[in-house]
Amino acid sequence: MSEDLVIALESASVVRSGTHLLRDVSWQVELDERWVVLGPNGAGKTTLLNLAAGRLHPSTGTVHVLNERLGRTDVNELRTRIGISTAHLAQQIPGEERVVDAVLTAAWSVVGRWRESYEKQDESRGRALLHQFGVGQLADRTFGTLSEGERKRVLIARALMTDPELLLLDEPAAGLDLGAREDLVGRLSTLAMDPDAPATVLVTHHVEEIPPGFTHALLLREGSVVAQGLLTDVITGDNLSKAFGLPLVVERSAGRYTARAA
Ligand SMILES: Nc1ncnc2c1ncn2[C@@H]1O[C@H](COP(=O)(O)OP(=O)(O)OP(=O)(O)O)[C@@H](O)[C@H]1O
Repeated sequence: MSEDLVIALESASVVRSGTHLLRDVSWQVELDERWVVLGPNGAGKTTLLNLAAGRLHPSTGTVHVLNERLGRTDVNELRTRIGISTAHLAQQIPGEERVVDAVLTAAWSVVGRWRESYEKQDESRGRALLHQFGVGQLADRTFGTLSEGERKRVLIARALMTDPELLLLDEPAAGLDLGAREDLVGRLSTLAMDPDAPATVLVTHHVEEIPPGFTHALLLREGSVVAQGLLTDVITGDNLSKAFGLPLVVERSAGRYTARAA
């Protein structure tokens, strides 16, 4: 397998209680690519992200992540090479955790600081990442006192703490107000355009949340791929109409997308 391949699914399906959560998905993500995974509720986006995170095995087909085949590798070791931000993770961080500690604990793949010891340089890196995402001034607050938008940014800083080879973001802009969303989209755009940033997969329901600099898109509907490839080829009215099951018009301006019912 090419060393540049970060994720490779071949005819992967995930079946639970007789239902296909994903059906026959083949997908490849390369080192320098930034992917958006789009689709309606229940389309299988989180299931796909969980495969890419090594948190789930396919029922049939094969999944390679960072050149390791799921089912034949130590997933705990693999997970240390992947940065992930999900709503589920946010819920697991104790409210009384210091914000900078919520970032640092990623180095141990744990939440809730206990007896781990951290180097000074870890703490500096944690603070620098918080600063990069505009929440540096909150480093010494407790996680429970942060707004939704601030938490999302802290979680992305945490996901980057271990200098991962793959970054997975599940609905990073969900629940944010317009200003917070625009701020986050701008920061993710800066990250996407950084050639040293890891391969990235961002899951969202909304084309408005696609940061400029993202290169590829995969559209899902009911567990199956509707379209995948270069962002500009995939984010079209036709494809989105198929994915969301209603006639949609898509417009692109200054690298951003908007969609509305036709
Ligand atoms: N263990 C399970 N058994 C049966 N069905 C399941 C199971 N886990 C998830 N599902 C179903 O699989 C489908 C895909 O779920 P998934 O969370 O991947 O979708 P999603 O695209 O991320 O949805 P959303 O946008 O609402 O978060 C959903 O219909 C969900 O109800």
